[in-house]
Amino acid sequence: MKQQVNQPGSTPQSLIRNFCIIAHIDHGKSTVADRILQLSGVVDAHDMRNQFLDKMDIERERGITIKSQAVRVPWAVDGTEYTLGMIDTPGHVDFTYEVSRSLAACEGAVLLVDATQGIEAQTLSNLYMALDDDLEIIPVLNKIDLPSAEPEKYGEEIANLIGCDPDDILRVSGKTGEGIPELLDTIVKKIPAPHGDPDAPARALIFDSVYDSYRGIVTYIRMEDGEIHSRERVRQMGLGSAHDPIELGVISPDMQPTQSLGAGEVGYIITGVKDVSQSKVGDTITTEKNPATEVLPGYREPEPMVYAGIFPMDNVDYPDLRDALDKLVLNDASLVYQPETSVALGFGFRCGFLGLLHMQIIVERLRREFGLELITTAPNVHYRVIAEDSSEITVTNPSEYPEGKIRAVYEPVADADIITPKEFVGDVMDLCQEHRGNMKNMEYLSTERVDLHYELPLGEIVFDFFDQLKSRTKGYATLNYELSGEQEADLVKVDILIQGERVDAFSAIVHRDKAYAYGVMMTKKLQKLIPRQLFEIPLQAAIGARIIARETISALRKDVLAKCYGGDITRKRKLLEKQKAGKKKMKMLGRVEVPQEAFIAALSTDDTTDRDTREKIRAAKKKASL
Ligand SMILES: Nc1nc2c(ncn2[C@@H]2O[C@H](COP(=O)(O)OP(=O)(O)OP(=O)(O)O)[C@@H](O)[C@H]2O)c(=O)[nH]1
Repeated sequence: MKQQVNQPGSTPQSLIRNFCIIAHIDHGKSTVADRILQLSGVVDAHDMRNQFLDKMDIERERGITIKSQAVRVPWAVDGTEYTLGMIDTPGHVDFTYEVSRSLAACEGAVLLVDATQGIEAQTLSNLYMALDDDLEIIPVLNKIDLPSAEPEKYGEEIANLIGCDPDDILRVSGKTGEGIPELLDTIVKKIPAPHGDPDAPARALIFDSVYDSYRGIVTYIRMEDGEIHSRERVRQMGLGSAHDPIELGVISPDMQPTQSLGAGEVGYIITGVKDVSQSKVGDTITTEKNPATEVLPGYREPEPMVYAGIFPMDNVDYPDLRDALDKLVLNDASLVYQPETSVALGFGFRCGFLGLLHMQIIVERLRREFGLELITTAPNVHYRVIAEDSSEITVTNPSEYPEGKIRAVYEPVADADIITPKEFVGDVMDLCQEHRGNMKNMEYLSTERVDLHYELPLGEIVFDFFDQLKSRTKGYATLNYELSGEQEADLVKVDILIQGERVDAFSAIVHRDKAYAYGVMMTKKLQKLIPRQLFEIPLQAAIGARIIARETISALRKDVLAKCYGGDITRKRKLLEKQKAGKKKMKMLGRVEVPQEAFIAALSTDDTTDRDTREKIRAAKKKASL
């Protein structure tokens, strides 16, 4: 590993450049970051592995970045060594909040565009976020080694978008390393040095944190003003908590302890504190001895897009689940959660996520990092419901949906940007139409590609819309969306009844047009999933008291209990005990035993469109109209 000349704590701000790499998913951020680490000597060739900064197993397995990673990199220009603070960011729309926090720690952004794909939806959203933060943008075309690369064509697109000269757009290959030294030179030349006051009282922004089971909370900070020394008591200004650091340092590429951190530098602090309520991302750190008076502008709280209940498979794990969420939220400030009780599933949490991928990642992390076995309920968006007496509630859980008459329901709507080759415009419009979309306008990015702006109900976008968009456009279209407001909608709550008993975990709030589909899908799924029992089990879907779908699980054999009619209770019990023996963990819903796996499978979002179900829905729709 290369010895760095500039030492943390004593690097003049004029020699520091903090930047992040932003791009649409898969355009090559992590690969370009790998080459930068290698070329700058931070990682030796034999230690190098792909996606070096993607530290989590889930990131490496899925090939996507979930967490931003900051690393200190030396780079010399004209004989002067500069210190680059590089942050590799995620590309998927669900992790935009992660990107926005990273941007606030930088003065510049490298905007990567895949030279075989051109501008995509998250290229635009990330660019606009960086421009909002007044960052210097360095446009770069990546993957120029590929034979299908069209740097001229896509360079033109980028130039039109950001208003630069096409010749100023750098061309690189993250794979071969071509153009990367020039990119680093440009970063040094174009991105402004940080401009904090090195002599002012210390102020550092917490842009991320993580829980380490041995060392407690690790906080990642970007120093704005002043200096923090190790062994100097620090204070979090927002929370008012004060602690003695046990270690201060920079990451290059691993944690390297240092004596101090100075203005403009990016590093970490470990205080040994294990109480997770003692740290908050977005807060400002100062020193006890010479405290700053004004906090740095933090982050806006993220707004969850989808909600779902998370329950431990075994209710004794509830305290562990709470503990795990408390720790996970340190590393994922966009997760929100509050306790929830379900008749069917027991104690758990209603959690808010930024999208379905985010939800999957959280559940996966809870499983892997905390060894929890979980049941997740079907995700939904939030609704504002006005009852007949004008009282108003925000519903994030179908079980909170008011009974009785409702005056109005409002659903969240989002502004969506869909970028597609022009031959698919018709298909995209059809798809948006089917999802209750409202077209706002359409812009040509070039002669071949179009940016369509739609207003769509959030509940229509967050679930399978993206998959359908991909399949109708042969994978070419890309989507980005953000919450823009709300609209009145014709929504109903569909309940699922098992042997006449409502099972709260299966209730859903859906558009009236889709109520049938949901009812049929759920009863059909449960019919396959719940094992036959000694008696017949009706499975029904209902809106209020009106049954809209029904399936039946026939009795396994003659009802053994029928014989005991009016008879001896101990005999009944014995028969039931016998039936239970050897069975796996079950949940009792009334008299019906439902295996845990049935909940998991019924609530999974994967197979909602299986052909069987669709046919059944079609048939049911023909028979009756809602
Ligand atoms: N041929 C070629 N392939 C590249 C280049 N850069 C990246 N790739 C490939 O493109 C794919 C995506 O690259 P990543 O670096 O993971 O992309 P990313 O932007 O970090 O992805 P997310 O973090 O998930 O948004 C990988 O298969 C890379 O090997 C390049 O310059 N040339």
